[in-house]
Amino acid sequence: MIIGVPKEIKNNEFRVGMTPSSVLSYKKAGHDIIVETLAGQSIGFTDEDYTEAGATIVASAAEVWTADMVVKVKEPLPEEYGYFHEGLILYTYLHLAPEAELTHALAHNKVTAIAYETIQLDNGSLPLLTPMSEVAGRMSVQIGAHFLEKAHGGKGILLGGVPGVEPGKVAVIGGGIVGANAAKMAIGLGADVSIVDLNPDRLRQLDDQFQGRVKTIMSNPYNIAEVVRRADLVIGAVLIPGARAPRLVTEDMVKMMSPGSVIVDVAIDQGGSIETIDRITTHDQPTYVKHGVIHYAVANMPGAVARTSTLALTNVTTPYGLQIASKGYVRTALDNKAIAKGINVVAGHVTYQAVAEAHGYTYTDIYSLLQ
Ligand SMILES: NC(=O)C1=CN([C@@H]2O[C@H](COP(=O)(O)OP(=O)(O)OC[C@H]3O[C@@H](n4cnc5c(N)ncnc54)[C@H](O)[C@@H]3O)[C@@H](O)[C@H]2O)C=CC1
Ligand SMILES: CC(=O)C(=O)O
Repeated sequence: MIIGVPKEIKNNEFRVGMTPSSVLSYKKAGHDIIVETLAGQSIGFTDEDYTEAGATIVASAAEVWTADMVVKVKEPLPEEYGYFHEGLILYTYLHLAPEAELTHALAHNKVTAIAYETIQLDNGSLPLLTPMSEVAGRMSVQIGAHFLEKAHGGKGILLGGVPGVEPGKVAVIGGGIVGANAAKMAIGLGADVSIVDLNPDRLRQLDDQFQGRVKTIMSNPYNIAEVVRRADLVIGAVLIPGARAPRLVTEDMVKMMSPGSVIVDVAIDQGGSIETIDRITTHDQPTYVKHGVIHYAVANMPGAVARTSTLALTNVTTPYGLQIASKGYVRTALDNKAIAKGINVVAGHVTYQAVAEAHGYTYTDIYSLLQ
């Protein structure tokens, strides 16, 4: 199979879908890899590194997208939709629930769209989302701490406090991978940390994991309002796999926060979990202020630490990608239920229920198309 790796074009997105080491693995499995020139240059993977690993470097994105399978990081942007072609396997983050136009373009062009974030193991975990959630969770606290400084518009709070002065309060809404990693960093800084989740077993795990150094709180509107009102930093970290994020923090709750507080909505890639988040922001212009509160809503946070993130991402995407490339998506999906859950769109059908519901498509069970 010919597999293409384009240069990412999202704002400040320096990650790349394959490292030279991944190229080597695909080559050994008998595939031909074409990489757009300079795709990994800014994070230390030169065209020569890719060539030595066995890839062919091409000058344009258009050439890369003629491949049988494209391995990317971020969802395609509208300027890339024109490259879609029937039968193309697109293997990348897609986050289709808030992306009607992209869903339509994939279905209309009969692309087989395999979303990293919905590949799901039997235990419910999301192995291709986990590493980027670890990165974004850890980043969310350093970003929050930065914007709490006066010079960056914040209220002038040091999250760790100092002897004689109480620490800052961090409220994490959603205690999964992002939430636990945010809590780890916030505790490390000495902040007063609360985590809200809907799943009592998850709250028990977090209580054990952090040995009483976090307050675990059951998710309901009353508790969320209380924890948000008191917080200096709110981190949005909920997820219902594949679906649009629930807007748990309402505008009225945000109005109750004190001026100069900060919200980092990591869940923005699934549409956002805070009612006052009305736009996706970029690394170039990461924040805006509403009701006196600084809002941060960057949908590709790991792109800022692109070398760490690319290595962590390709560690997990390469083994699954190799199965898809070597067996084809039909055989792979029949053999591997986790990968079948990653197929969101195929042959014009929307095969992920939450995505179909979000955009008014008829849901088609993937297995009905594979028999
Ligand atoms: N902005 C960015 O650059 C990035 C965003 N993300 C996003 O962060 C979000 C969180 O990802 P993960 O932590 O990996 O997901 P996860 O599945 O590990 O955790 C989500 C948690 O939310 C909880 N939850 C669901 N509904 C809830 C409710 N009503 N109230 C309270 N908690 C609720 C679940 O019980 C679960 O513990 C996702 O949207 C993911 O795509 C991840 C990486 C980068
Ligand atoms: C999860 C995701 O969309 C990202 O890492 O950018």
